[in-house]
Amino acid sequence: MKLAVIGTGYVGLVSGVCFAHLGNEVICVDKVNEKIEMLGRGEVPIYEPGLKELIDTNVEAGRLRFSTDLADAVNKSDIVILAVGTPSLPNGEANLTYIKQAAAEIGAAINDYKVIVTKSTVPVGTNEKVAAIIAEQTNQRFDVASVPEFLREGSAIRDTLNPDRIVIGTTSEKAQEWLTQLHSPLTDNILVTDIRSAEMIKYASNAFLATKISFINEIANICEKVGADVTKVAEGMGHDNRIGRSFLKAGIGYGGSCFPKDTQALIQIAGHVDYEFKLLKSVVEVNQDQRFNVIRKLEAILDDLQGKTIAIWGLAFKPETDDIRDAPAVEIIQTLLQRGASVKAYDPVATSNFSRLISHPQLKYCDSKEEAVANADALCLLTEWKEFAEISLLELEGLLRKPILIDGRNVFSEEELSQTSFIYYSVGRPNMNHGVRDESPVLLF
Ligand SMILES: NC(=O)c1ccc[n+]([C@@H]2O[C@H](COP(=O)([O-])OP(=O)(O)OC[C@H]3O[C@@H](n4cnc5c(N)ncnc54)[C@H](O)[C@@H]3O)[C@@H](O)[C@H]2O)c1
Ligand SMILES: O=c1ccn([C@@H]2O[C@H](COP(=O)(O)OP(=O)(O)O[C@H]3O[C@H](CO)[C@@H](O)[C@H](O)[C@H]3O)[C@@H](O)[C@H]2O)c(=O)[nH]1
Repeated sequence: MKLAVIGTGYVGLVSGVCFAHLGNEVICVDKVNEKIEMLGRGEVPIYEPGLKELIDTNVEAGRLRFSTDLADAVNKSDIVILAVGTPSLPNGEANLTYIKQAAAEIGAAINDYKVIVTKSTVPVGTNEKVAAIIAEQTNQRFDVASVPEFLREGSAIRDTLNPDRIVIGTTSEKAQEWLTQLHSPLTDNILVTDIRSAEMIKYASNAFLATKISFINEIANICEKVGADVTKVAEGMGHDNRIGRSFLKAGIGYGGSCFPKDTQALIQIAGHVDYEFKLLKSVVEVNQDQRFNVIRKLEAILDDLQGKTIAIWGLAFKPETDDIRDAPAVEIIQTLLQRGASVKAYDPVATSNFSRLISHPQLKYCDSKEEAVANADALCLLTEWKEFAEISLLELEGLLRKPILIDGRNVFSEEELSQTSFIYYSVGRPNMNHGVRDESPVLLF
C-alpha cells in the first residue's frame, strides 16, 4: 500500500520505517526542514536502537523516502497517518494545534479517496474534529480511523513489529478493510472498535501502567519502613497472572514523553465531563514526589548539600533512549543545584539533549561515568543503563571521595555490595540500605 506519514518523531519515523519494511511504499513528512535534510543525508535525529539500519535498508530498497511536501505525499498515498506531537498545555490538556494544522493541510491537499489515520495520542472526540476540519477543505471522499500507538522508546522497532494488539477505531468498512490488511502481517490480534473507544483505550492503557508504577513505588516506600524488600514483593505479586510481572519495578517514578502528559490529559478529559479522576490524580502526585526520595536519602547521609559534589549517572528518562522529556533527572539536578551542590553528570547518549535544557556554572557534563564520580561526595544512579550495572563496585568505591551510593533503580545486588563499604540506599530494599543513619524497621506489634 502507499502511505504518507505526517511527523517524523518517534512514532512517525518508527511506524513509517516498519511499514516500509513490510513492503509498503512510505513517504515520511515533516515540516522541519533540518530533520528532513538530516534524514536525507542518512542521519537519524533520535537515538533508537536499530532504527538507522532499518531506515538505510528501506531507503536503499526504494520503499522509504523523506519530504517536507505534505501535499505531494498525501496525493501519492492511499492511507495518511497522523503522527504529530500532542504535548501538554499548561493546564495539562493535550495541545491539538499540530493535529488541527496537519488536518487542515491534508484537507487542502486531498485529491482522491483516502483513509486518514490518527496514531498520535488524542483526547476522545479528536478524530471527529479531524474529519470535520478535512471536510471543511474538500469535497473528496475520505474516512478517518483512530489507530493508537503503543510502542515504547528504546524498544520501539521490536514493539512495532511485534505488537500485543492493534486497535482500529473506525465506522468505515473500507477503512477497516485497508487497515486490517496493512496491520495483519504484524499480528492476528486486531481489535476493531468505534472511534471514541479506540481513543480512550490509549489513555486508559497508559494511565493503568502509570498506576502500577505509582502503586509499587508506594509499596516500596512502606517496605523501607517495615523492613520488607519490594523486589521480592513485586516478584511474589507478579506470579499471579491476574496481576502480571511487568511495570512493577520500583524506582524514582515514571518520566518520558507519554505517561506524564497522558495522565494529565486524561484527568482533564474526565474533568471536562464533570468527573474527578481521583485515583489518577493520586498516581500523578505519588509520581511527582517519588523522585525527591533521592534528595531525602542524600540529605539523610550528608546533612547539608551546600558545597558537596554529587555525581549523577543517567539523564534519559529510561535506558536506550536520548529522550529527556519529563525525565526525573531534570528536577533532581535542579534541586541539587538550588541546595548549593555541584553536580557532575554523565549519560551514554542523552547529555547533549540535557545540556541544551539546563546549563549552570555548578553543573558539569562528563564524558564518562568514571569522570563523573571522580572525587564526588556521593553518586546517584537515576537511569539503569547497562554500563552502570557492569562496573565493579570495588573500583567505583576507589573513585569516589566518599563511598555513598543512592541507587534510584535497584541496580546493584546485596552480594556485590557486601564486598564494599558503601553507604548504600536503594528503593524499597531496607535490609540493603547499609548506612550509618539507617533506621531499624519499626516494631509492628
Ligand atoms: N514517543 C513515543 O514513544 C510515543 C509512543 C506512542 C504514542 N505517542 C504519541 O504519538 C504522537 C507523536 O509523538 P512523538 O514523540 O513521535 O512526537 P514528536 O513531538 O517527537 O514528533 C512530532 C513531529 O511532528 C512534526 N510535525 C508537527 N506538525 C506537523 C505538520 N503539520 N506537518 C509535518 N510535520 C509536523 C514535528 O515537526 C515533529 O518532528 C504524540 O501524540 C504521542 O503522545 C508517542
Ligand atoms: O516497572 C516500571 C516500568 C517503567 N518505569 C518507568 O516508566 C517510564 C516509562 O517507561 P516505558 O513505558 O518503558 O517507556 P515509554 O517509551 O514512555 O512507553 C510508554 O508510553 C508510550 C507512549 O504513549 C506507550 O506507547 C508505551 O506503551 C508505554 O509503555 C520510564 O521512566 C521508566 O523508568 C518504572 O519506573 N517502573
